[in-house]
Amino acid sequence: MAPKVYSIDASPPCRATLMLAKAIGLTLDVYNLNLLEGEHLKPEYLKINPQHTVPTLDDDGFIIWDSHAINLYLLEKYDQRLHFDSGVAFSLLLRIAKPIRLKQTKLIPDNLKGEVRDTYGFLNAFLEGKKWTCGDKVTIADIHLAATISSIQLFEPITDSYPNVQRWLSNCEQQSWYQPNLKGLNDFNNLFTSLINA
Ligand SMILES: N[C@@H](CCC(=O)N[C@@H](CS)C(=O)NCC(=O)O)C(=O)O
Repeated sequence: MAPKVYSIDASPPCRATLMLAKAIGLTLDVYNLNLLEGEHLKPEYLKINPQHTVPTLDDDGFIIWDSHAINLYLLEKYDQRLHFDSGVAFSLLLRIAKPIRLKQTKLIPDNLKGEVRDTYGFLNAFLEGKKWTCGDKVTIADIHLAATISSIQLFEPITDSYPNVQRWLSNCEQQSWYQPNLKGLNDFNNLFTSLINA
């Protein structure tokens, strides 16, 4: 569900929030309040924002106002997708690939395969109703995750249980920015296939 923003087009702070959302590719459900008719002073609105200012954001029940606070919140939340690559997906890839590269094992432990499936599950949820991981525009998070996920699938396939991940990866593969991934991914697949089968 898209976060809802109570807004007034003419308001500069509202416009700052609308621009920030656009810049990070986030679709907002914009509800235009009628300031002149005092809609912002009605009890329903005062209940969510006693300060009765716009913009106010309702992100699935989490209420926050002041455009600066909203914009920081949105940035941090959507920045999460990038940290998901560095902190979860790529670190998991390293935990699988490094012992194989160091010839310490040829096996992918079941618990790590399970973690890969969990990672696909999280990504699948992030991608629900969205073309890219942060919304309708590609971001740096998609690029990092494309490099990681295209590689980690060698160790655990992306099954039909993760249709959003399958669709997203095939979308990535059709982008011109994906081209530099191709040769290296092929090298990665050849290297680890030969180490596992040696
Ligand atoms: N610092 C706040 C300022 C918000 C603000 O003052 N918005 C005005 C519209 S530009 C407003 O809501 N006025 C109605 C009121 O305060 O009752 C922010 O950045 O969100």
